[in-house]
Amino acid sequence: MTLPILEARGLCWGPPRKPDILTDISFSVAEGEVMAICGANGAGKSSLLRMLYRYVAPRKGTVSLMGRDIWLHSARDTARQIAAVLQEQPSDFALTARQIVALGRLPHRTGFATAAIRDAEVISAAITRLDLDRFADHAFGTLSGGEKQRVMVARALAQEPHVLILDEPTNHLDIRHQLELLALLRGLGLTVICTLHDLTLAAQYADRILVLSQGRVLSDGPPDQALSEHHIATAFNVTARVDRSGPAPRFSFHL
Ligand SMILES: Nc1ncnc2c1ncn2[C@@H]1O[C@H](COP(=O)(O)OP(=O)(O)OP(=O)(O)O)[C@@H](O)[C@H]1O
Repeated sequence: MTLPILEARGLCWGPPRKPDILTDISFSVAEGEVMAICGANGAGKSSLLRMLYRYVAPRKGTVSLMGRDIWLHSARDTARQIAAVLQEQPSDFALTARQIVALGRLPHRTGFATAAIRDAEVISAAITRLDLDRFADHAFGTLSGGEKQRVMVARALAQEPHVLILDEPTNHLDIRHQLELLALLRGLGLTVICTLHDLTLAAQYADRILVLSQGRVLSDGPPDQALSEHHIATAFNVTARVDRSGPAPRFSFHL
């Protein structure tokens, strides 16, 4: 059996001196799998991601990257394997979009001139892939919310990770850019873990969905199983109807 690329086992976490917010979270993600994490506001999605990209250590349990506890990897080694696109964006507004994307190369810096040439190629390719060529030399602070979001995804791609973790990547994006971004993420061949509020997009683009409810795993599986009417009702405290007669499921919700 192939080793999962990322594995969470028995994760618990809470803020200092406070009870656990996340309890006994376990799952494993296979190479190339696209996993969406869904759940109500405050369910613990961003807190879980912070443990997966080694920003916060779990109170209990482990996150393993290719079979090895992530805290036994250095921060730099982890950054060569895992890139994160967060909801918070950099405040260094004077940097250009290209300079922000170039920050993705930092974990790979060696100081050799040949590496500098390759770095420039990787940076340009990431900028083009996110359709940012015309903004590349604009100051980051002057870009729209959606353009900034695409710059942050380009920076993550420039990091050339095996695992890409994104917190609400479709925030700020118009419908076309939402679809383009999710199609791009699917087409990368990387392992992708992202939080998504839009259940239709999650069902359409993820191989697998993990639904969190009050800090616990409520369901984990292919979209039609994980996003059953019953699970949606429990996770979001709404009545849900799922019409699966078309090519993609259609959700309707009522209070
Ligand atoms: N450092 C912290 N100190 C205190 N409470 C925290 C801290 N971090 C998270 N929380 C609380 O933990 C809960 C889960 O937060 P988290 O941001 O992980 O939820 P989420 O599912 O990502 O929510 P949303 O959909 O609103 O982004 C929230 O009630 C939040 O207020």
